[in-house]
Amino acid sequence: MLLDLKHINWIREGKYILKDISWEIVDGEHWVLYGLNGAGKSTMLDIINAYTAPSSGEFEILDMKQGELGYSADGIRKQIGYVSQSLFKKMRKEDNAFTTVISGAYASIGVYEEPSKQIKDKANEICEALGITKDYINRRFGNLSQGEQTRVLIGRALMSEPRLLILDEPTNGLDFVAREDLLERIENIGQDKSGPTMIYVTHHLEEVLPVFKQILLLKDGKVFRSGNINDVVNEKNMSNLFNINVDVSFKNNRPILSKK
Ligand SMILES: Nc1ncnc2c1ncn2[C@@H]1O[C@H](COP(=O)(O)OP(=O)(O)OP(=O)(O)O)[C@@H](O)[C@H]1O
Repeated sequence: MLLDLKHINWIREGKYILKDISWEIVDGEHWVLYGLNGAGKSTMLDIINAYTAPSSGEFEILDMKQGELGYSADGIRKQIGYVSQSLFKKMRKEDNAFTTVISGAYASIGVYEEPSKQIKDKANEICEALGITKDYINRRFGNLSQGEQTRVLIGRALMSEPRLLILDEPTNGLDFVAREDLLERIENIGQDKSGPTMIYVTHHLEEVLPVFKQILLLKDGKVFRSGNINDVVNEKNMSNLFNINVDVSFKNNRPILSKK
């Protein structure tokens, strides 16, 4: 089991931000985490990344259980590749794309020693797989387009060979072509049996690729539905989630939603 949350609550200012969350993820099972603004997705990710502890409930991740011997927030984070909007701001703008990818091997911002040939080879391989081309591999991170920066950050996350890769709205700000290209790369990561398990957070269900077979719908801090996408993403569930009537169809194995 990669993740096992049992009856998690997270309470702030006397209010349940997350309530009675149970979620099991096994290795190799890629999940989408979906919910409206304020549903509690970021809070869930903060718990999964061990940035905050649940107020109550059982939290087990990557073979570590909170409250038991061997539990280490650092140890958890070392095994998670987390690509989020806040990461963009943390990067050194003057480092080039390749150096930024390499920094993932050291879990640092910036690179402070000469990387080994092995690390460089691995970075080259990852850059190639993600389409980080020669055109911009030596360009400053700060001068890259948003799509290029996103690839670089995913590459950086993959350098540490994480067991879990969390992609939090990675297509933010991308045009259609850049988005589709990135989605294809993400699909390839998911199809690699030796690659990480992924959690994909999005506001746009049409981005959900076939490699993501499972979805957890959050509503007002609670699990509204979870399970196989084909069972969960239907008109009844989605209309109830949004409190408005929506049509749901699947095209090229991707869900399409429209208001009725
Ligand atoms: N430390 C805190 N104290 C009080 N309330 C909080 C705290 N952190 C988050 N919240 C509230 O919890 C709710 C869930 O927030 P969260 O950021 O997890 O939602 P989200 O699903 O990620 O939303 P979005 O899609 O807009 O990013 C919001 O109403 C937010 O204001």
